Amino acid sequence: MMAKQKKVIVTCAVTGAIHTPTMSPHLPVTAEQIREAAVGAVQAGAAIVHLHAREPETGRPSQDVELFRAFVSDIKAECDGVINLTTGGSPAMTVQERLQPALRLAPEVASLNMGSMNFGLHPMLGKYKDFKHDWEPAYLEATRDMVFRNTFKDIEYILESCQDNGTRFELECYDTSHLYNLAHFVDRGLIEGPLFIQTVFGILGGIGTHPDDVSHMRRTADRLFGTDYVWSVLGAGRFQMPIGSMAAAMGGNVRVGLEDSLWDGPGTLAESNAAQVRRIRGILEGLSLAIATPDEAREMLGLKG
Ligand SMILES: C[C@H](N)CC(=O)CC(=O)O
Ligand SMILES: [Zn+2]
Repeated sequence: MMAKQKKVIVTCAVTGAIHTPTMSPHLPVTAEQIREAAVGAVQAGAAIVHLHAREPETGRPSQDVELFRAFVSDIKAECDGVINLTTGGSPAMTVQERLQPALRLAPEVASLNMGSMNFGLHPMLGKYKDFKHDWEPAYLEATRDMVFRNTFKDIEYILESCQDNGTRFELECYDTSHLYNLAHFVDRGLIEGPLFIQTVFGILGGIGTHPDDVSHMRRTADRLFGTDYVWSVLGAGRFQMPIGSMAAAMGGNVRVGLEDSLWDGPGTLAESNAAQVRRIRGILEGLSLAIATPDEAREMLGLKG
């Protein structure tokens, strides 16, 4: 009798720091828009919401703690979704800057990027013209010659800074080397299981989006961490749903949201984050998979609640 597959944790990353306002009128920018997007995603079936903040006037990514505070408490008041705050911010920020929201607001979950890498957003420049804000093309172009810095010292700094908060991490691995970096920190006892490993596919500078890439990351994680990890995937852009579907069929969990893709089907801008949650939920239920509630996700990930 085939073992009953565990419920699937759906994470929704509602705004991020990759896309810019000109790219979609549906990209949440203000605290009110981010609150509404997060609550809507949880109501649609997401167990975890991954949150970045933006300057309300310009939409520029920001790690200002007060901008995060403006929506975190409202989201908590309106739904029981697990709050996951970014420590990645944007590649243009310092690690000290990036750490502040997680350090000061002590969320249940925070992202942790497991290695330094090129993080190419500049190819998107060619797809858009007439940007609303001057900072947008400059921001994208700057990534042509930028390293998304996550040195061993940076990762230790984030881990040690947050250890008294009881915050657990969404471990962002953009390539197999990041899985080995993670194993290094596990071996040193700086990160304990169950590990929530978010394997990232399709960011220029990281691993690709071919099914072999997905299997390779999964096989490598199985070899390094055995069963002591909860596997999740995110696919960038048009690969969001194909990568999510593939991984779900392999027993994985999934991340969607406008941080990772602006689309709801080829050439159709997603009108909301909830629309992407509904789409992946349809696929999962089509595979006879049940989705986890926020509390079930807390149980599976050993969160402080
Ligand atoms: C590819 C995603 N931007 C991964 C991410 O969400 C990183 C973070 O916020 O720390
Ligand atoms: Zn993020």
